[in-house]
Amino acid sequence: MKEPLVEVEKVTFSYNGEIVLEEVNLELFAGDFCALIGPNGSGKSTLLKIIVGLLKPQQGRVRLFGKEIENFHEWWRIGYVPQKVTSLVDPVLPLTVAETVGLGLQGKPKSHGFSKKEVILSALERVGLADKADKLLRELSGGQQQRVFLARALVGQPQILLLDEPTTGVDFTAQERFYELLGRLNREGLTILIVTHDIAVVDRHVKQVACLNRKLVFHGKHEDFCKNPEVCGLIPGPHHLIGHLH
Ligand SMILES: Nc1ncnc2c1ncn2[C@@H]1O[C@H](COP(=O)(O)OP(=O)(O)OP(=O)(O)O)[C@@H](O)[C@H]1O
Repeated sequence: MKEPLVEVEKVTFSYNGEIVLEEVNLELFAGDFCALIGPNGSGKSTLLKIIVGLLKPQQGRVRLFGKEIENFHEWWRIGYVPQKVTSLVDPVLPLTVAETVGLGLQGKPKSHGFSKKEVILSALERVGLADKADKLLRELSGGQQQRVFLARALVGQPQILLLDEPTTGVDFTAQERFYELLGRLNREGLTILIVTHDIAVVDRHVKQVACLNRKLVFHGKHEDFCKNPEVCGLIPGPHHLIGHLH
């Protein structure tokens, strides 16, 4: 039987005694492209932070690549783009695009036969920004900065990519381009879990939907999510208007 790459089992998490995740189970398998959706404050970012080990649940367990998270050390196998990452772009700090991407190599064993510069350029090529390597990060547009942070998450050549609302604040064309890029990466074999509110965009790009509302209320194909008025009603959006295009 296929083993999940990510296994969240009965995870319960609270901030200062207030429960935000309750007995959440979620499995991600190789090749999945799953949107994690849910109302504001339903625990989506918290769940991602638990999966990448930034927060520890009070109850339940997380397994990554078959290992208990406490014994998992190969963090380069998981790329993570946190929420509002572009707002961290320092308007003064003269960090170049290549230097920003290079930060994603920390803790990764050296790639045999390739210099650090080649590895960075290759990640920038994947996101279509190789020509911007020497530019200052702060000089790029919001959409381009998003792609730089995607390159930073990809530079360690992860097998899983976790993204937390990566297209917030960028225009529709840049969003579409970003999702098309994610679709291509997924077809190339990357497993993706993305937190998003862009339901219309989700319709066209992802393979599965997981819906959180403190508990995991749905996990399956998007078309089945739309057939379930109770959970579908949690998410404002044009589900009923847009057909599933896969
Ligand atoms: N560091 C924190 N300390 C205390 N409470 C927090 C903290 N971070 C988040 N919360 C609370 O936990 C709940 C879940 O937050 P979380 O950010 O995981 O939700 P979300 O589904 O990602 O929300 P959104 O869609 O608005 O980004 C919210 O009620 C939030 O206010």
